[in-house]
Amino acid sequence: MNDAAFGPVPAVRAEGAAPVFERAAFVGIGLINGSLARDARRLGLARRLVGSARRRETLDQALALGLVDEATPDAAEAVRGADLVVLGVPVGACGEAARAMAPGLRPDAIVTDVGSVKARVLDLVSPHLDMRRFVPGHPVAGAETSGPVAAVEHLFRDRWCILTPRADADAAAVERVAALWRAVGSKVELMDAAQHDKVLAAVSHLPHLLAFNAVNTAGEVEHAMRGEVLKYAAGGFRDFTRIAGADPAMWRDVFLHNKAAVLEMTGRYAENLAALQRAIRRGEADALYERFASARAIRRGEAARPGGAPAPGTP
Ligand SMILES: NC(=O)c1ccc[n+]([C@@H]2O[C@H](COP(=O)([O-])OP(=O)(O)OC[C@H]3O[C@@H](n4cnc5c(N)ncnc54)[C@H](O)[C@@H]3O)[C@@H](O)[C@H]2O)c1
Ligand SMILES: O=C(O)C(=O)C[C@]1(C(=O)O)C=C[C@@H](O)C=C1
Repeated sequence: MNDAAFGPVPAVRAEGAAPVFERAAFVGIGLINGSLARDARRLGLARRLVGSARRRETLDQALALGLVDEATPDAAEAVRGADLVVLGVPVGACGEAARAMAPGLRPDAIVTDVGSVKARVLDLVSPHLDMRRFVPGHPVAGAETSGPVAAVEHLFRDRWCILTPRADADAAAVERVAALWRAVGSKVELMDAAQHDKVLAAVSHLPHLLAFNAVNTAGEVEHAMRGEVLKYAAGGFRDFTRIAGADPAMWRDVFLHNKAAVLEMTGRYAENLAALQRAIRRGEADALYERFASARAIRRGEAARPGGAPAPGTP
């Protein structure tokens, strides 16, 4: 895959020392927070790591895997004394998690999150946190796996991490969170939350919706034909639908909390699909060829996008 075809604008990698936090608390300790905790330990970015999750089994796994030094189901207890708090729960649970941890928060603690949607997370946590010290974040990296057992080192290396702080955010807090992500190898970009949600609706949320729907459609066909269908799925179906193996609760929350942007992208997609259907019905070979050739050129980073934006690297 040519990743250059999909990057937005180039990020400037600022120089500077990696931050060291005294006590980093991870509220929610699954794939993303667990992977960040692994890198934080490996790189010495935090002297003590603490995890919080609702279920004892999750906490025991996080401890057994060495992701954290301490684990507790009490979010306020987990964040007590922490100078860095990272929220890593499904986006719909961010408000409740912020409310639960607030009584234990140090007034000077920096709080960030890793949620896949940004505008709604800001709304959900704002009644509970000092928003000057809340730096919303989204590492654009992941997998279809989940839970502490899925946590891996280097997940964020050479990936984007988008931060969407409000205008009144403390600049030093933003820089410290940016430095944390740079330390784990990410390219950091600042973006407006609404813009983030539109961009990710196009390149992450829409593809997941299509993958879930493609798998369900094939499953329905299998049922209707009363015969085996899915066992014949080869590389194309498997590549296209890998992400349909992702956690349904996480993705339910993404779609519920990025409604407007996702509906805009599904609308655009439906228009393009209708044009393809028409071309197929009418046997318009040239129209089909042009659309497929355009997609291939964009995918390979060789062409200007529809709408005029040049591919990265194009003079
Ligand atoms: N999976 C990805 O590829 C990916 C990538 C980037 C960002 N994200 C975002 O990161 C966040 C965490 O995702 P993940 O993939 O690490 O998930 P995960 O399922 O691996 O971990 C989620 C954690 O949140 C806890 N949790 C789940 N539901 C909860 C609830 N209702 N209340 C409190 N805690 C709850 C779980 O116990 C677990 O500790 C999500 O907001 C997701 O949108 C995910
Ligand atoms: O690689 C994958 O499996 C992912 O789905 C990662 C992925 C994505 O690329 O859409 C999923 C959700 C995120 O918020 C960020 C990254």
